[in-house]
Amino acid sequence: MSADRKILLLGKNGQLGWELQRALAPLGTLIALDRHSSEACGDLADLDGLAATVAALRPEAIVNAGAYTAVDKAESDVDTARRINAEAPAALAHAARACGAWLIHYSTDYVFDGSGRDFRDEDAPTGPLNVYGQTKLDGEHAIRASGARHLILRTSWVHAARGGNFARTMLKLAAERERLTVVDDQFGAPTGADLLADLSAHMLREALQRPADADTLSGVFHAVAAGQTSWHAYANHVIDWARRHGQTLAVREIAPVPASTFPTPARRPHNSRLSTGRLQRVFGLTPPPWQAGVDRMLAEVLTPR
Ligand SMILES: NC(=O)C1=CN([C@@H]2O[C@H](COP(=O)(O)OP(=O)(O)OC[C@H]3O[C@@H](n4cnc5c(N)ncnc54)[C@H](OP(=O)(O)O)[C@@H]3O)[C@@H](O)[C@H]2O)C=CC1
Ligand SMILES: Cc1cn([C@H]2C[C@H](O)[C@@H](COP(=O)(O)OP(=O)(O)O[C@H]3O[C@@H](C)C(=O)[C@@H](O)[C@H]3O)O2)c(=O)[nH]c1=O
Ligand SMILES: [Mg+2]
Repeated sequence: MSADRKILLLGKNGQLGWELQRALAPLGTLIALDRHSSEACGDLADLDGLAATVAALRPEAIVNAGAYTAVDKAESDVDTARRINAEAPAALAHAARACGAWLIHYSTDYVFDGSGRDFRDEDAPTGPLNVYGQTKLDGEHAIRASGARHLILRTSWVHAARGGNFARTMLKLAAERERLTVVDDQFGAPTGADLLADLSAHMLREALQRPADADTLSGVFHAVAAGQTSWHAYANHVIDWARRHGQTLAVREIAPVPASTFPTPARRPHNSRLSTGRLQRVFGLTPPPWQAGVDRMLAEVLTPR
């Protein structure tokens, strides 16, 4: 790929942003920003600043890994969540449209209401249960309405060795407490930030190489690891792996509980199963089982160096 092709990455230091710094690097010249960057505005709260950054750089692709991801906090911090998750993507989409750039953006299983037991397709009806999910859905809608070429990857239960996530919370709690309670009636697929970054790079490369097919490639894609689990079974998997690999943990019991007895400010969907058929059909990409990514992440977190 041409080295003078500019790719703008926002949110470079989150779980996903960090992996995208690696995965996007071979596709061109990467300009990676976070909210504190001094070379250009990368603050997602500064909509005019974002527009100015895109207008000055005129990248061929904008990849937005930044988001307001504190699901419970969003319930009482609605304005900030909306600014970062809905208004910033809207501003990026308009700027992308103006310079003909692709916009790569990420969304979530939390745009759905979680009813039923089936794996959902991209065109299944949405119905977010919480502020985070609603603001992420509003971001999707703004991008689609902008007319910009876009790839929106809806993912779920993201983990990485670097960053905050459920698996790392379980490892910490298991070291401190004898008993954990973990919900066993919410189902989904833990998805590695490394996998998501690699899927993104493959998709963007294809999109950049096939400008005539922009309309058929553009759209929403479910991008999650294969298979399914509950948070409770995921916690068991993480703790079993850690024990088998020599960790000494305080935990003796991981009690399964219904979400109704684990009160949180935000409601969460029971069924977060997403079907990746469209990713396979359009881009020929087949995500591996979730366990492979989790085990790799655990090896990175727990293996002494
Ligand atoms: N984490 C998950 O389980 C899931 C995530 N997603 C989506 O995937 C994407 C990546 O998530 P993930 O990497 O896990 O999230 P993280 O929370 O790890 O990273 C989010 C990043 O966004 C940055 N950010 C927040 N506010 C601003 C701002 N005003 N300006 C610039 N940067 C900002 C944060 O920076 P700082 O550290 O400075 O706050 C952080 O680096 C997001 O779109 C998210 O909605 C979808 C499903 C599941
Ligand atoms: C810490 C803890 C959580 N839980 C429950 C709460 C919740 O239902 C579930 C997961 O907790 P978390 O706080 O990791 O959940 P949450 O932050 O809602 O995770 C979500 O983040 C956003 C950004 C997404 O887009 C989603 O895909 C999803 O990954 O586990 C327990 O049952 N026991 C515990 O000890
Ligand atoms: Mg969380």
